[in-house]
Amino acid sequence: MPWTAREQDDAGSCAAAAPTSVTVGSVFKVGVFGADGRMGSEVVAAVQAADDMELVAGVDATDDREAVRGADYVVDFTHPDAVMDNLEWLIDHGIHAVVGTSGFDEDRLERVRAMQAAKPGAKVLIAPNFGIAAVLMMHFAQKAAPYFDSTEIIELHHPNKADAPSGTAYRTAELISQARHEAGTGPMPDATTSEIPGARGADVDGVRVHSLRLAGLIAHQEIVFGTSGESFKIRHDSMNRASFMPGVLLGVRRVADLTEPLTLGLESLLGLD
Ligand SMILES: NC(=O)C1=CN([C@@H]2O[C@H](COP(=O)(O)OP(=O)(O)OC[C@H]3O[C@@H](n4cnc5c(N)ncnc54)[C@H](OP(=O)(O)O)[C@@H]3O)[C@@H](O)[C@H]2O)C=CC1
Ligand SMILES: O=C(O)C1=N[C@H](C(=O)O)C[C@H](O)C1
Repeated sequence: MPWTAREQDDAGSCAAAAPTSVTVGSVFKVGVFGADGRMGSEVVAAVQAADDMELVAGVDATDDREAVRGADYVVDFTHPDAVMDNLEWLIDHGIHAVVGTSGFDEDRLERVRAMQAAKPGAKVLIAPNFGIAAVLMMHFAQKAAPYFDSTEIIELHHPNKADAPSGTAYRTAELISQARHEAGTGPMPDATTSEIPGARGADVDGVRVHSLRLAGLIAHQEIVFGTSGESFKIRHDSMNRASFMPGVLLGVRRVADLTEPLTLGLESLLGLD
């Protein structure tokens, strides 16, 4: 069932969603796609708890998207198979989108840019990871990459995750590959000539990514760098899904003012690029 502002009022338990300390004009009117999911339900709670935000509606797979029509912003945590259609609808309706759903490669990003060119107005922020420490992990990995002969990524997630490798690992690999390319670093040494398929992980832009799915985990990633006589590891752990919420709310607050129609990652919002 979709959550609506009216239902919150009726329930009488979500006073934070109807802020009294700010003028109506400065309230961020937010909708949530994937509202019944693990992330979406956290976003619903975070929006309701934010003094400067009002939850217009939460929409899940079987609900009508029209419920978010009154929103200026929609946060999408759905499924890689659903998110492109959701984005098309949001862009068409001039609603800014803050997207956490994974599955974005260059082809998809190009399609989003094309949608925005055809119907300018709505800004789109797609962040492979809204954890502030996770963004720092990716940033530091990019900085370290040119100094090492070898870099591999191990991502570890809960077993209910639909996609592999994770969006974070995919983006980290892209950033590492880009940094190595810009620095003129050669290919990574690897003498493997005999292999059971998958044993060396997935090749993402020349970076090997190994995906573990383990009960009890949330979201974790380790980047292992190696060079002669030294190795270096960067590790990030998300202990709960609330950890993503400061980044999501930052995205909502800033997306409309972003310079480009489409922004990938939280880096520019954190002054990291
Ligand atoms: N960027 C980041 O920081 C993070 C990104 N993620 C990503 O977010 C996505 C969601 O993860 P998670 O919350 O764990 O997944 P869940 O499966 O728990 O939640 C997804 C929800 O979206 C619903 N849904 C599916 N299609 C639609 C649609 N068209 N419209 C509205 N709702 C829909 C699903 O319904 P149903 O189950 O009925 O299909 C489900 O309730 C994944 O891609 C994940 O990788 C996750 C954590 C952090
Ligand atoms: O599905 C998840 O849980 C997560 N998905 C994102 C990803 O694919 O990178 C972000 C985080 O790793 C949690």
